[in-house]
Amino acid sequence: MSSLEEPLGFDKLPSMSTIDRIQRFSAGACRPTVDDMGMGNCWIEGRGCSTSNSSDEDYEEYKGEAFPWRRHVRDASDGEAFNRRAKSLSKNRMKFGHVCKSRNLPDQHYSSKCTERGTRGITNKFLNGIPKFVKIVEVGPRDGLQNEKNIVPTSVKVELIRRLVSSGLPVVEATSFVSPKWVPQLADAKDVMKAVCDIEDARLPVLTPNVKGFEAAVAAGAKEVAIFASASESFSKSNINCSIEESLARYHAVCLAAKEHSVPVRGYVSCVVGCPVEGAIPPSKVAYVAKELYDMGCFEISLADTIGVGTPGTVIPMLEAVMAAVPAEKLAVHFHDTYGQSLPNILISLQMGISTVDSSVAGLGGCPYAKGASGNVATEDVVYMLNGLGVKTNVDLAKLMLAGEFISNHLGRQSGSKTAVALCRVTADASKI
Ligand SMILES: CC(C)(COP(=O)([O-])OP(=O)([O-])OC[C@H]1O[C@@H](n2cnc3c(N)ncnc32)[C@H](O)[C@@H]1OP(=O)([O-])[O-])[C@@H](O)C(=O)NCCC(=O)NCCSC(=O)C[C@@](C)(O)CC(=O)[O-]
Repeated sequence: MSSLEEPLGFDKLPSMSTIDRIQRFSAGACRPTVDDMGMGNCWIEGRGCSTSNSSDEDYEEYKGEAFPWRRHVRDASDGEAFNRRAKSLSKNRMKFGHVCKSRNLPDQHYSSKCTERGTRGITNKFLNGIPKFVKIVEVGPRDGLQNEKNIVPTSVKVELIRRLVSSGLPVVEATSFVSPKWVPQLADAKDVMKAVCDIEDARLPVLTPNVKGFEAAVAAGAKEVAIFASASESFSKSNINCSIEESLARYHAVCLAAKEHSVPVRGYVSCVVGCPVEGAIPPSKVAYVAKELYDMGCFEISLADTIGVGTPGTVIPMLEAVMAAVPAEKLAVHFHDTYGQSLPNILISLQMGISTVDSSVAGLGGCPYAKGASGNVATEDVVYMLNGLGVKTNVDLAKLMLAGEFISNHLGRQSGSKTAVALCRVTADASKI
């Protein structure tokens, strides 16, 4: 293990003075006022919002301490059969108490207690702000598959979407209407959309980088779209071939077209904690882009840690800054699990009042334009944690796991979900008894 790969030890945890500086970069000090929003570059650069005279220096120092990864990164069906299997999976696991008897109720055996008295009563102090219901936005068919080298047949994508919807997921991002030269895996967006647009039990948004993509999506039957900006100039350039400001102008046009068609638009901000090229991204910049997307009409803004470098230590100041500009109920979080930090980051986000979480079945994912980014947090792992917290999601974990198994089998690899792997092992052991 090189020194760059070593985890942060206690001695390397941010010192009090660093934490103090983090706070200066967080909403507490950087809280934008309505006036700030009109300050253009001043707001982008975070100037004028620090109480310190040397905020830029402080930020440089903070980056060095809190983002040790920076240099490293730089270097570097059948429906019936499906239901039958889901039932037997649930039944088998219930013997061992792993999967909830009814939806959302994990076993008492493994102490992932979720009763009102168990979790909300006894540990109320810690779980106070956690929402009772979390909306999970499944991004597997889009974010999960877009990076796959071998082209996944359209029929497999369609079957995956159907299975995910039947597990109870309320939103399943289906595909992207982007340039097929840029993302060949999703060149069949039109065919996928045509095959799933009859689905009524879930919303099926698609990514659209410009008006051309928006028009193609609507023509194929899409009823909801998502636009995707970045808080990092470099990532914006490599991902959509334009600057942040140019992308915002494009997205403005998409939002106008969407308004005319009464199509809801979701917004993404990528690189909310770090960028593979630029390193640490200032929370104020993330807040600026999020606010722009919100102001142009996005009903929800998803904050994406594209390369998965965030920890609660960096996610908290970022969320504080964004929440000072956009209401928490309009925000979602989208974590990639490169450093295994997704679940703590999600937990802290819930504690801060966010109730929409993006995730990807079987932990599929990675962005073709973000070197080193690994898969999204696995939906199964998120559901398992939320079940344990007594937070409702309406997702049937057994059915979800079968959807994960279906796509993992197709891709010829083990699921990236720890929950799926663990529960499958227990089921296999159970069947031997
Ligand atoms: C934005 C562009 C199109 C600019 O690409 P460009 O090359 O600058 O665009 P252009 O306008 O010069 O067009 C070039 C060609 O693309 C065509 N074109 C133009 N637009 C479209 C369209 N919508 N659909 C289909 N084709 C399109 C256009 O017609 C032309 O075709 P040609 O004349 O060469 O045959 C390109 O850069 C692109 O498609 N980028 C998308 C890349 C992508 O999908 N990346 C992954 C997204 S994941 C992400 O952003 C992060 C997220 C959301 O998951 C959250 C996170 O984790 O961070």
